[in-house]
Amino acid sequence: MRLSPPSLRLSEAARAADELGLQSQREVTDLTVQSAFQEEAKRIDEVLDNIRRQLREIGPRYTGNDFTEQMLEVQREQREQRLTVAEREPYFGRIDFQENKLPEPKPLYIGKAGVAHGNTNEVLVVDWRAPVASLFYAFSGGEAPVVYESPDGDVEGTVHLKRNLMVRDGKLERVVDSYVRGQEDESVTDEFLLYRLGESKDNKLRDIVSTIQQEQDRIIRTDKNKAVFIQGVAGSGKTTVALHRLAYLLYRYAGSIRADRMVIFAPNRMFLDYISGVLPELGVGDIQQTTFADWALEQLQQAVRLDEAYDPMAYWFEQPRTREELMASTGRIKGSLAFKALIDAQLMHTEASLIPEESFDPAAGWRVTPAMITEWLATDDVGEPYMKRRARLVSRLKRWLESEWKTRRLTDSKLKSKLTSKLNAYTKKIPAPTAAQLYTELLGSASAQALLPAKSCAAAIKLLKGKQARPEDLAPLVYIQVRLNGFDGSPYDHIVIDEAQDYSPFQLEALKQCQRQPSMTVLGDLQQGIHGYAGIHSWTELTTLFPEADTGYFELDRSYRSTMEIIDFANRVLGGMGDGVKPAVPVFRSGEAVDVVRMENDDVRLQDVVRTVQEWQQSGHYRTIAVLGRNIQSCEAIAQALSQDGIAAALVQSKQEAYGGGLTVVPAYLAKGLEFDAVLVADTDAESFDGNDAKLLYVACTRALHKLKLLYCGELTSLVAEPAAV
Ligand SMILES: Nc1ncnc2c1ncn2[C@@H]1O[C@H](COP(=O)(O)OP(=O)(O)OP(=O)(O)O)[C@@H](O)[C@H]1O
Repeated sequence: MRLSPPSLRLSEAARAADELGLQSQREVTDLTVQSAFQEEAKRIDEVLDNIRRQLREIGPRYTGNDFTEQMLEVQREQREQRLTVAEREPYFGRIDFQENKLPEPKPLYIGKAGVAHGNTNEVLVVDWRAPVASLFYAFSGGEAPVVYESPDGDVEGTVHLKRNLMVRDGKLERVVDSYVRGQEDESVTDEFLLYRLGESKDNKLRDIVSTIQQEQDRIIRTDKNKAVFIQGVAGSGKTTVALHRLAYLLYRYAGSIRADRMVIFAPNRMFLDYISGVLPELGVGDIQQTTFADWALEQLQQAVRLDEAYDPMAYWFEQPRTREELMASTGRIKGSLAFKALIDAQLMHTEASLIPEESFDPAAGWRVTPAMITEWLATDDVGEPYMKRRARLVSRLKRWLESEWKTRRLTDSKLKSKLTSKLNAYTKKIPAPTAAQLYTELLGSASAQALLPAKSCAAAIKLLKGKQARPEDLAPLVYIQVRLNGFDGSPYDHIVIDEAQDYSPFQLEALKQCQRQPSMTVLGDLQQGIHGYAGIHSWTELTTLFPEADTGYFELDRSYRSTMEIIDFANRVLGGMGDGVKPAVPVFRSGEAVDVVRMENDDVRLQDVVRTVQEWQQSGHYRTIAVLGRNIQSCEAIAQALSQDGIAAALVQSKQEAYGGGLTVVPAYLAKGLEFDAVLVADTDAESFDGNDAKLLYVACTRALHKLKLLYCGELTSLVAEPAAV
């Protein structure tokens, strides 16, 4: 996993040898390699000099208050940020593209941030998000003409060279040509990608700009005004792609969308911490990152809090649950469109109650009739939230009263205050419910109890009385809140939902209300849908919420995280699930075989956990190691055994806020989304992982990049077929 010396494709060097007619091919090969490397190293030095000079000369901050100065400061700051990003690694790729009708190819260097020469404005580095840079990602070899879409229309031409460059600490370390025009091998090789995938990982997800794959690039560059759905196997880069898409959208639609009007929803705070490095690496800041629960509670202005006595993770994963219990879960009902329809009906009823049944008759001959109110309301924007329309109506009634005073020349202040009291009494009758009140009312209704067990409605009502709610109540509550009061904030320009297989249609409907038009990236993997008690069972449950023309659906089948051996093994675990399961396709990266080892008893098993961890740590190959257990109890025993041997490990629990890397002991259900160089699943016996746990074991196995080992006592889980053949 260390860097190798500068390398170019030998075939290129051999061709050069022929052309030059030199005696020793080896000598020429080395010469060509050296000269191309030197040429690139020289250019890197020049570009870096230029970047550093520009950084030195960028000038002090603009501190004035007027608009021009503020705009100049924004531009200065953006330029400084771009140059700082470029100084770390100016570029990673080169593509020589010859536009039709131009006499020769032009080398384009692709980097994380575009850089122009300080004096001449010549483009030194093309931003990876620029239209022309799409060639670097989309090009898959061959001499056929290629096209990229520029703002002025399609540009056609041919590619002559595709080269990857690795720069560390300002020095060129590696050069790999994946395509050279005119050579017999026409396909772009994956050598650079394989090199990158073979590296060990730390505690943060990283950007992949230098190795984005064609199928990922297509998603990243999809138009903004779409709900883009991505079904991707474990390790296919869904999370990474979604984050790169945000960076792309901000670049492509600069001026019309803003980072502070974008939001990322992730399953928990630890995961948010894990992905927090990618956007800053891409030079993007200010994007809100949250969980659905935190976001909903904030919208509800903390009028309710989560039921502290109920931890869904503990309920569903700490004890075995039957299929019947799963089917009886109320989460899927409360997340359904049928339940939303009930709430919509309830809201319509509330909206109709804006028009009082009685007239307002404060004094003889003074009258506002329901018909007049209906007319007033008709001039309002009917799309406005209920409470805003109500407030407008109350003001209108006040204005009416005051104009009556004027017309009737009323000066008696006592009478005025009497009339005002009458008005207050009248307006009080126009309902002003809170979200919790309206939801409580609904849960008590016969229509709700036709869908949900009466007992569960009663339990939810009791909780709401104590200002508490369960996660499954948050979508209905926040939906009502936004319908009643409007969204608290500027409408979102773009929403990303990670692990969306755990979302319900109702959650998406609640989020849809917070946008003017749908612009979402919704990603997940049904095969990792371990929260079937609340999430979706098919993507159509979510895709049909959007007009077909505004919906994009992509599948990612290639897995970049794990070795072929690990993926083959994980596919077999899922294979037991039957129809509809799409196996992950590995990138051709071979590693060690997966170990499945039977232990005599529990003590021996724990000793083996300790021994394996020690061995892995001493090998120096792995920066991140995880021991996964079926539940927290199993993890506690493992953490204790490790600690008795003086091995420090972080034991992850459900409310964990941060992931620190190193050695982690974590229940399998909490490891979703994370990845580790080496993974030991410590209790894969038939009792811990029964026939219903295929998705959970799949999640556990696919966390591993390079090494996977499974331990069990007694009988091996039936989910692992033919261990001997592995
Ligand atoms: N094109 C790529 N080049 C290099 N590495 C990649 C590429 N695509 C994905 N990866 C790597 O693969 C790993 C998995 O990526 P990511 O976590 O985004 O996948 P995912 O589909 O969200 O996985 P999961 O569903 O298992 O959580 C990461 O280490 C990521 O850096």
